[in-house]
Amino acid sequence: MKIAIMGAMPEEIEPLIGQLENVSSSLYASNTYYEGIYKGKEVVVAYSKIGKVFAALTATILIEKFDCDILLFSGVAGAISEELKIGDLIIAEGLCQHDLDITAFGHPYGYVPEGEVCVKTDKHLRQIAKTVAEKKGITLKEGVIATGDQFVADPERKKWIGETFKADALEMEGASVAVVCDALNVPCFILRAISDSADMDASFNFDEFLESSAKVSAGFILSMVEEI
Ligand SMILES: CCCCCCN(CO)Cc1c[nH]c2c(N)ncnc12
Repeated sequence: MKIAIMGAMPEEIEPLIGQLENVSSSLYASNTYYEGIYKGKEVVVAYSKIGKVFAALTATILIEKFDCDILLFSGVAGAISEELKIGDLIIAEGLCQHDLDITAFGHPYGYVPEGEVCVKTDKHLRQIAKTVAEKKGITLKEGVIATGDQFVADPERKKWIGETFKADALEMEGASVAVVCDALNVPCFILRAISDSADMDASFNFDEFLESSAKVSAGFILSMVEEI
């Protein structure tokens, strides 16, 4: 069992690297991949860089080149649901691409032929997350995460995404990771800690809370690795 742990930014994987034993790193396709052991389990950790294209590339490499059997994503996100406050955790039941649009042909937002609007994540891994959260007394929200190649800092855009996709949070990589895992038949789990509320204050809150929220997400992911 080889576990891929992926983030989009250095800050999202930095809390993980320090916890690994026997770490070796290799450069491949303009990414650095850290291979190591965590609690006796083989893990490969990498950050993709921001956005759906980089994320799809890194997810593919983690699976096809590093032979990972499951993929866990750890990172931060903007809140859509009023329930989600900064630092709160959300796991994706499903993910959609809010900026994928061929509605000119009568298709729904987020849909292309032979694709699906909402890609599901692995039910068993989500169950493990709930067990871990219960043990640790942590509240975990489960919902739809909307992914797009835009940092959303506008209440109108946030509202439209929330209503159009029934989404609870938004970010820039999750759905593309889920599509890659789905296509390669690898269980996928997407965890995000809230860093902002995708509104007028989003960029300031993101800057202020990226590090602390990334740590919350990374800590939870490591607890999950112990249970897998
Ligand atoms: C230098 C700026 C890097 C932004 C990267 C943000 N990540 C992308 O996955 C998560 C995220 C946190 N808040 C967001 C928001 N309001 N809109 C989009 N994405 C996010």
